[in-house]
Amino acid sequence: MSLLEVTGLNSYYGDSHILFDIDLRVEANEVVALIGRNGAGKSTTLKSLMGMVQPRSGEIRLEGENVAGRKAHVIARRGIQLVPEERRVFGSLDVEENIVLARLTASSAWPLERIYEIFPRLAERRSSRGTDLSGGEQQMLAIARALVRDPKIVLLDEPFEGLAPVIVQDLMRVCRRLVEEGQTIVLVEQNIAATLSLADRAYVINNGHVVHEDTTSAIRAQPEILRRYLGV
Ligand SMILES: Nc1ncnc2c1ncn2[C@@H]1O[C@H](COP(=O)(O)OP(=O)(O)OP(=O)(O)O)[C@@H](O)[C@H]1O
Repeated sequence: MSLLEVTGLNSYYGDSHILFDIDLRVEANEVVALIGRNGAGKSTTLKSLMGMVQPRSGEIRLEGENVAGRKAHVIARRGIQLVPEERRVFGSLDVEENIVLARLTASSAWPLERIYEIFPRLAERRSSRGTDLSGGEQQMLAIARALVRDPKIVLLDEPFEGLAPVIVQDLMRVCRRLVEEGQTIVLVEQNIAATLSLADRAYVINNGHVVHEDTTSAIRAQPEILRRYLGV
């Protein structure tokens, strides 16, 4: 049994059919990427897994249990955490308050020290308000808020967007370390080099359909796939 197994997922915004019979699976401790052009449906897939978009049909099995149709907070407590593209942090609260708040309603949680060991920068900034953080620090905090809830799967939506290369390198190191420690990650990221380097497998999504699925090493060896579906 896979950690996450999605079959026949269809999602809509109002009358617009966005995701068409999406099938995908994620094994424990894997990094799985969703790649595709802008508007292909990657974020909608993540939001559907999280219950922030209610799928019209299909199954989302987390450790065998179908969570499709459950509310986002229920799915979060079952062990999926989404770090959305907008990196939501509370600007008026300091770093530590942000993390403690995320931890409050978790069914299982990390000690704060584990977060600070992974993100030493957040330890240094623990008393700074969310609004006073740099973009990179806000992204670290958004990821920290997800991790502190001890998720079985973290969904990262464009985690490197708009960040300086040196910060991207930092965050990639963090992701690698998390995987060494057993974390499972689903990654949506426009930085294709970073994606192929971090992920074990990838699903190519085009116009709401999964059009290709392979290991990232196989995809790297077939540049025509990237040209065809990503224009790179
Ligand atoms: N809240 C919404 N209401 C209506 N349509 C939406 C909404 N959010 C996204 N869409 C549409 O759904 C389709 C898929 O968008 P989605 O954000 O999932 O794509 P994506 O692959 O994540 O691309 P991007 O990198 O641009 O976010 C697009 O056509 C988009 O315009």
